[in-house]
Amino acid sequence: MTLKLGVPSKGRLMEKTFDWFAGHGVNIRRTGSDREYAGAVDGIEGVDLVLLSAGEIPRELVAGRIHLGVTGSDLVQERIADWENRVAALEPMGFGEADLVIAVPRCWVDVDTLDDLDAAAAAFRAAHGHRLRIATKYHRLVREFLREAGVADYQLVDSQGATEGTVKNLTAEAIADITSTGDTLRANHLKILSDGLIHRSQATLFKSRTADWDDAARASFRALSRRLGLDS
Ligand SMILES: Nc1ncnc2c1ncn2[C@@H]1O[C@H](COP(=O)(O)OP(=O)(O)OP(=O)(O)O)[C@@H](O)[C@H]1O
Ligand SMILES: O=P(O)(O)OC[C@H]1O[C@H](OP(=O)(O)OP(=O)(O)O)[C@H](O)[C@@H]1O
Repeated sequence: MTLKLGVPSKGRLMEKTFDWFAGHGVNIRRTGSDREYAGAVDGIEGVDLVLLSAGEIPRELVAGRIHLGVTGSDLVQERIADWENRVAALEPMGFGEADLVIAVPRCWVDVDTLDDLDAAAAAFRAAHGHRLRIATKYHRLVREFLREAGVADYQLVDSQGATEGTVKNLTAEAIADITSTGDTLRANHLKILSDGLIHRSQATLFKSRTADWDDAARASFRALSRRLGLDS
């Protein structure tokens, strides 16, 4: 079967993904009109380009519908349970960098660390009768991180966007979200806990461990790896 390479077809990671492949000697390109989700890989036999949203690439890797895929490491680790057994991170690509962090209101002068958050959470529950709420779309990563840190007295509330606004809107007391420049956190009067870095993300080339790797797919993968310099 052909080797299927999934790349972001829109959003933050798309252009830099195309540039990264070009910079590594592999020309991938969209075919058809701007609106058509079709693409090609020049010069390597048996490789199909699959254009997808970055958020869907983890699922497609696990389902085995693509052999290789480019997406943020945060999205893979959040969306795939036991991700290391289902995909392999082949190459960090040096763009799409963002930190997943826990942040609290700047005016919480006594809360700078996870231990402080733990104490504040217990006090919050005693005072309000419900658990301190942390808004996020990264449920798996936040739960694992807080469990390892020994913070238990909280609840997650789902926020699929504008997460930093939830504190002002009184739907959460703290947040866990991606930050790159820090502007959105600052504008919303939030500060990152000093030990509140959950994951340092960047665009990464992943390989599916669950796809059907027949001889043809393997041969195309070897050719692509050589061109990309992944063997060295
Ligand atoms: N400032 C930022 N804010 C959010 N994500 C960022 C930022 N900088 C880099 N990223 C990364 O970009 C990736 C998400 O890209 P993007 O928002 O284009 O994809 P998506 O979630 O599939 O969105 P859509 O469904 O709208 O295409 C994530 O891996 C994320 O870590
Ligand atoms: O540190 P900064 O450079 O300010 O970037 C961080 C912001 O960018 C992202 O939001 P996005 O633009 O994807 O919108 P969203 O709120 O809909 O997720 C992210 O969720 C933060 O809100």
